[in-house]
Amino acid sequence: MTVDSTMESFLRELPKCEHHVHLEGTLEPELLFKLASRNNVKLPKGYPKTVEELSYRYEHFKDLQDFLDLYYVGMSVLQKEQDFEDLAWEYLNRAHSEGLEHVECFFDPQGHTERGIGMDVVIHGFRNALTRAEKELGISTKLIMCLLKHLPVANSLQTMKDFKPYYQKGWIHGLGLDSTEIGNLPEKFTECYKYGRENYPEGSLYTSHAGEEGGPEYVEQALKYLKVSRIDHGIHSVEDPVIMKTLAERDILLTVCPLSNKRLQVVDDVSEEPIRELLESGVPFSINSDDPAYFGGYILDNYLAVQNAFNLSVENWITIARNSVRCSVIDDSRKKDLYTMIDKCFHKYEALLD
Ligand code: HPA
Ligand SMILES: [Zn+2]
Repeated sequence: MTVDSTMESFLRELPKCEHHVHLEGTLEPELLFKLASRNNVKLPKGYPKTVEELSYRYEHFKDLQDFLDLYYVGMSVLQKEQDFEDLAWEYLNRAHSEGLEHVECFFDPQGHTERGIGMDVVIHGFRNALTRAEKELGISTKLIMCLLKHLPVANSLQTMKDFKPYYQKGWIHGLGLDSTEIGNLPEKFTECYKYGRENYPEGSLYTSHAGEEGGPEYVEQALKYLKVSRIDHGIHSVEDPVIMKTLAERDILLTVCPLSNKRLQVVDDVSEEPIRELLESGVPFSINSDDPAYFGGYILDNYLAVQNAFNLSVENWITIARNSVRCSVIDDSRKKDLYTMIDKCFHKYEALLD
């Protein structure tokens, strides 16, 4: 089914909140090779040599690990504050042109500090772009630090301590957990999340990737041990009615990433995403791009892919958009502005899309 032009215009104009985008995952092949040459970074033997070759490789991931292996090499070209700023600014501009009004974006500090890149270089670079986007594009932004599941817990605990000053300055607003899921059950990070709650500012967001490749037990552990108020991906929650009931009762947002799941073969097709189950169960979810440079689509492409697969009604989309606002880490006045923008978009299109 193709999306008709009026619905496409509606979906482009619909104010969007993105809760699941890794800033390092927005590194387009063109910029990657530009930074590799600017910073004189030698990419490993066997790594694709051209934009075309790299793009082709991005279209053929076997699974999450196959992607991650390339993702960590890709971020090695990020060396200077300007590199981190250029990366984030390119994403923010492009997503804003697709209707982004609020973003809570991830970054993987250990992917940089492990390479000897200073914490200030990373944080100042990203912050320069985020504050510029707030001023020039009028969007609201939050920054979420992700711990890497495949590294020793001690490494993550040290990272929590090292980055505490940035939380205290209000420059980082939440804690997440990403990278290799299978074999790294959330319970492993209980102490890290406990440290956050004891040392980070009140109101910090706690989330975790879970239920992407892993089953509902990964979601259950993230809720039980990490006490998260959000789940990243979480699509396998639908296999467990008890978890679904908990998510709905506690209004826990799932940050669903359809094109990511397809590209990483978590699903064979976007039509396998549990969109209807989530709408019917009352579990709030947003639609996100995850690593758009790697997965063939930014936020609007993900909205269109869902529309193409499910032919949702305008009312369905308004529910998704309003849930995305309600579950965002923003103050009530910003939420009110975004609800007003969504209502205006709805009234403009409701008659056209009956
Ligand atoms: N899952 C796990 N780790 C990641 C992802 C993801 O979707 N994106 C970047 N790192
Ligand atoms: Zn992710």
